[in-house]
Amino acid sequence: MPYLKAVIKETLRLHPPIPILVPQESTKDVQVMGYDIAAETLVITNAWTIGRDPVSWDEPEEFKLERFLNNSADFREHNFELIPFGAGRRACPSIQFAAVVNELAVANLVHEFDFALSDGVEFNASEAPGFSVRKMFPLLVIASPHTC
Ligand code: HEM
Repeated sequence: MPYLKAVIKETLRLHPPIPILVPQESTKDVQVMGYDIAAETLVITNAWTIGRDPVSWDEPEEFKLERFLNNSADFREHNFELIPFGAGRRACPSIQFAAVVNELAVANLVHEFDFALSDGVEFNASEAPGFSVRKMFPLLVIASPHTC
């Protein structure tokens, strides 16, 4: 289970499904991490860039699930470097549910099938731009029933 959770965290770090979070407006003058934000400022948070910030992440462009194996970083706590579900009062109310459903889906798929790339297909994780992320190039894989 720790391995599966780490795979999902690392995937959501590199590929947050909503890369630019829902815009929010500040209700009063505030200071956040030394930045002054005036009342009624439209605040747009780039979760995609935060997830790849070299200040927070070692080798940020690399898929390294090990970074989450001995690390308690969680989507719900104050780990503001990992915010695929947003953070604070307007964060996704479904964090817990979505995380479990993701784990269930991935666990069942890898339990039941072996996956291989189709002949001549190279894995490419590029994303197409948009409000929600989708793959730039479809991933064609051959799924065969897992035998053991
Ligand atoms: C992997 C799956 C999901 C991801 C990555 C995700 C991500 C997000 C993000 C980034 C936001 C905006 C947070 C912000 O701007 O600060 C959001 C809001 C929201 N999400 Fe999700 N979500 C997921 C699944 C779901 C599911 C399954 C539901 C419902 C069953 C759901 C319901 C909502 C609702 C109602 C809001 C609006 C919350 C508000 O404005 O107060 N999400 N989600």
